[in-house]
This record gives sequence, structure tokens and C-alpha cells, in this order.
Amino acid sequence: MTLLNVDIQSAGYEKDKAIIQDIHFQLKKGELIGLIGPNGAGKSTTIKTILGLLENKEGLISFQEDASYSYVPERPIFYDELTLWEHLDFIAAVEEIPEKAYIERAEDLLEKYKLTEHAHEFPGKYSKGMQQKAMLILSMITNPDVYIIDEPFIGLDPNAMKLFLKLIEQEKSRGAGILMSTHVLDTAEKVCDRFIMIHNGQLRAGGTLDDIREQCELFNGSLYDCFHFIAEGHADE
Ligand SMILES: Nc1ncnc2c1ncn2[C@@H]1O[C@H](COP(=O)(O)OP(=O)(O)OP(=O)(O)O)[C@@H](O)[C@H]1O
Repeated sequence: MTLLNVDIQSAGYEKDKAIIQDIHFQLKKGELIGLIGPNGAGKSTTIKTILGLLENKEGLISFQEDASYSYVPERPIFYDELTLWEHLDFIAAVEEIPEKAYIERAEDLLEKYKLTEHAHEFPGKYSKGMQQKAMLILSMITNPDVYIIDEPFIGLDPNAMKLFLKLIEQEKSRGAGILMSTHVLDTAEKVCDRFIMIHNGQLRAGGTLDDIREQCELFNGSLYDCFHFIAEGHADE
């Protein structure tokens, strides 16, 4: 079942100045799609377009009726005056999550990400990795149907990365769909079901790793080999 249908003809930050063009794909239940491309390719712009943050857009974005989503931005954003626990309280109140369920889930996530002892501190003062973990916890507290995650791995230590991947796997089994942009291609190759490869604001290849290999004519290539081919226009020597 399709959770999100992306049909972007063009989008950008200024009128008549398209940054991305012709980006079309669908995110299905239980699926993890990797959004891949070099710096400045248009990954974050694609995500912002999906979230409805860009006014200059031609095309259609549609979430399945009543589908909820969580967005994890590339750079963590917090309210200065709220502790992490207060952020969780705030989200639970806005989303009307029953108190017992939310407290259990919050305590479990804080424990897993080793932030229990820091839950009553201001996340603005956390280390980079702790901030990223806090953002991931906030995104998971609502059990959304769709996750849109812009580069989750920056700053995560290896244990936190492993934990994140395990939780993402659990969320997929629950039926959530995940769109995740990342530069960590060896991990993406292992965990993503499909890929969207963007270069210069255009969809250059898409599908499973085998589909991408075929489109790049690199039949035994890794995801990195295909990335290099698309970004540089020739195979890596
Ligand atoms: N707020 C903005 N206003 C104008 N142009 C922008 C803005 N944000 C990004 N751009 C431009 O849009 C293009 C695509 O940027 P985008 O951030 O989508 O790339 P990206 O693929 O996410 O890159 P990275 O891997 O470096 O995060 C770049 O040329 C960038 O300069």
C-alpha cells in the first residue's frame, strides 16, 4: 500500500528558478527508501518539497489519507527553554497520545539511547550525537506511519547507529515507511529496500540496487560505484 506519492515536476526557493525537476516515486508500507546524491544534488530540497515547505512548486505530493509523519531535519532543532522530557511532554500533548503509552515508550527510548540521565536537561546543550539521538527519540514517540529523515547518521556513535537501524527495522515491521537521505552508502546499501539517486536536481536512477546497477550498467557495482558513476559521469578507476 502506498503511504506517500511524490510527483514533483519542479520546485525551488525562488520563483522560476527550479532546483529540482521531475522527481517521481512512491513510498510503500514497510519500505525504507534511501535518498542518495552528492552535496548540493537536491536531497534536502526534495524533502522540504515533500513537507510542503517550498512555495515554488509544480506537481503533487500526497500522503495516504490520515497518514501521520515525523520529520528529522539534517540539523537538530530544539526549543531553548524546554528540557528533553518537556519536548516529549509537548509532543504527547499535541498529538494526544495516551499518557501511559507515551511514558512507557519515552522511558524505553531514553534508556535505549542512553539519555535517561539527561532527560531533564536542555537538549540545546547536548553534544552533537546526543542531539541527534534526542531528535530520533522525538520522531519515534508518536509511532508515525511515515518517517522522513535527513541524514540520520551524523554524530551517532557505532552503538547508537546500530540501535537506530534496529529500531528502524522494527518500525518497518510495524508497517511504517521511511524516506532517508544519507551519504553513508555502505550502510544504505545494506539496509535500504530501494534507492532514489539524485544529481543536479534530477532523478538519475531509482529502484532496488539491482535496478540501479542496471541503469548505470555496472552489473557488479556497489551502491558507491553507482553513486560515483552518476556524480562523475564515469566509473571509478
Ligand atoms: N534556502 C535556500 N535558498 C536558496 N538555495 C538553496 C537553499 N537551500 C539549498 N539551496 C540550493 O539548492 C541546491 C540543492 O541543495 P540541497 O540542500 O537540496 O542539497 P543536498 O542534496 O541536500 O546536499 P547535501 O548533501 O550537501 O546536504 C544547492 O545548489 C543549494 O545551494
